[in-house]
Amino acid sequence: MVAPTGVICVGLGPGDPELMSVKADRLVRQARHVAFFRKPGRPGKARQAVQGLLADDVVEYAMEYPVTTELPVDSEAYVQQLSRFYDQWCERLAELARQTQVVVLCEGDPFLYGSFMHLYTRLQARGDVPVDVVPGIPGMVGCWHATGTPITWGDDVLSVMTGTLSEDELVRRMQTADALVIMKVGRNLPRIRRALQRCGRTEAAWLVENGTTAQQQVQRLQDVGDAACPYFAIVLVHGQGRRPEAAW
Ligand SMILES: C[C@@]1(CC(=O)O)C2=NC(=C\c3[nH]c(c(CCC(=O)O)c3CC(=O)O)Cc3[nH]c(c(CC(=O)O)c3CCC(=O)O)/C=C3\N/C(=C\2)[C@@H](CCC(=O)O)[C@]3(C)CC(=O)O)/[C@H]1CCC(=O)O
Ligand SMILES: C[S@@+](CC[C@H](N)C(=O)[O-])C[C@H]1O[C@@H](n2cnc3c(N)ncnc32)[C@H](O)[C@@H]1O
Repeated sequence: MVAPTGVICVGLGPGDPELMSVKADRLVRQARHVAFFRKPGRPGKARQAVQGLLADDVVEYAMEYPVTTELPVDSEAYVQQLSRFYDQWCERLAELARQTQVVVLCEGDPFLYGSFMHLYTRLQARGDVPVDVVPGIPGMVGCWHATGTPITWGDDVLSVMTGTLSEDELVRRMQTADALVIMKVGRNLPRIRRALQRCGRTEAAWLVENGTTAQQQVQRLQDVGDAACPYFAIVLVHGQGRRPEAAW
């Protein structure tokens, strides 16, 4: 049998290794070369999720972000550094993937705010290496299960937004939805809280940090201060929509 070549990005789910698909589990265990994103000095969430599953002789490629919160995302320096970073890793993975299969690890689902999307579009544009993606359970799904409460009922509209939006934009989006998922929390928590307050939804909000992992924290937002909230956190408001209840 000819050994596979190309780049395959594997969605790992929200963090608990048991929430990985059978396909993801197989690909991770069989991998000879794995690449994953991380912030310098941190282990990387995707890498942590596969601890104990990788072969002893696997070759690892840590793709370390040149910047995360150090520069504004709309600055020229940020855009230049990030696009160079993606270009370089695309080149490196493509070179490797001509001879062997490279498994890229991705937390959650790769197509939901996943870094791999930036490599995917570049690899597709090159067209010289096969590129494939395996879906994963998104982090938000793990987080709403961590609260033990259904997220949508009946006609509820669920809106997914990011805490990087301005306060006014958050308010505008929150006002038109029943159930809310707010991703990319971290240092944006005070702004998210102000927006929820303006919509009268603070009492119903939950904060889930590191959902489904050993570090999971599930708290009502009103019981939490603004200090030191991790980036891997989600604010949730559950829908309260239509459901058949006996009227008598
Ligand atoms: C700049 C900023 C803006 C924004 O989020 O929009 C942003 N990341 C921020 C913070 C941050 N990022 C990370 C940490 C440390 C986490 C930790 O270690 O605890 C922290 C927090 C910190 O540094 O404190 C690491 C990280 N980030 C991504 C992954 C991989 C992945 O998840 O796939 C991992 C590795 C995770 C792991 O596995 O370990 C992915 C993405 N991060 C992006 C942008 C996009 C790519 C860049 C681009 O193309 O612009 C993309 C693809 C999301 C997208 O494009 O939607 C934002 C500032 C928010 C703010 O303003 O507060
Ligand atoms: C760059 S996005 C990646 C999303 C990922 N691809 C997914 O499908 O969930 C990072 C954001 O996902 C959210 N997130 C992902 N997994 C999480 C988890 N297990 N617990 C809490 N938040 C999570 C956080 O809001 C974090 O800021």
